[in-house]
Amino acid sequence: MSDSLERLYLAVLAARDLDPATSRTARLFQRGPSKMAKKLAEEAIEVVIDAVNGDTDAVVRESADLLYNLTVLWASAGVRPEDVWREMTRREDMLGIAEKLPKSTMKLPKVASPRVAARRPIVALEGRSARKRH
Ligand SMILES: N=c1c2ncn([C@@H]3O[C@H](COP(=O)(O)OP(=O)(O)OP(=O)(O)O)[C@@H](O)[C@H]3O)c2ncn1[C@@H]1O[C@H](COP(=O)(O)O)[C@@H](O)[C@H]1O
Repeated sequence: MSDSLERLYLAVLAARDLDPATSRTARLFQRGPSKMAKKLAEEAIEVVIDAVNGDTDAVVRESADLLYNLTVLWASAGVRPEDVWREMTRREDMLGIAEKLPKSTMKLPKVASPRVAARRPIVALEGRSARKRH
């Protein structure tokens, strides 16, 4: 999936300077971050509504629109896909792929040392938000 998003991101960058009359992306850049943010929020709501209605096909379609509008906003904000992948990897290394474990008073594991070959053990979800805030 990250390959698709990276290809889309490059296509969005390439379309930024096209004619807004024929390119939606160029038009979004012309109208600026607030319009991009509005479109992204609209798409997120459309995904939510379709999911609540159980319309799986619509969720797929609207998710593609959501990801498109997200990459446009990334480009406008100077965020690259690899910046996001790096943050996701940092969290995975630190927190592991958390599962909903029974509430426990387990001690929070120390913050991960730099990326290691073995992934960190699964940790309690309730500890994740505390650690993310630090
Ligand atoms: N991946 C997309 C892509 N996904 C969704 N969309 C557009 O985003 C819209 C999102 O749905 P909406 O219902 O919000 O749009 P709408 O119903 O037309 O309503 P408005 O947004 O006009 O108000 C879709 O109608 C598509 O036109 C996209 N437009 C462009 N791309 C890609 O972006 C690149 C640049 O394309 P251009 O913008 O056409 O130059 C190309 O690689 C394209 O494939």
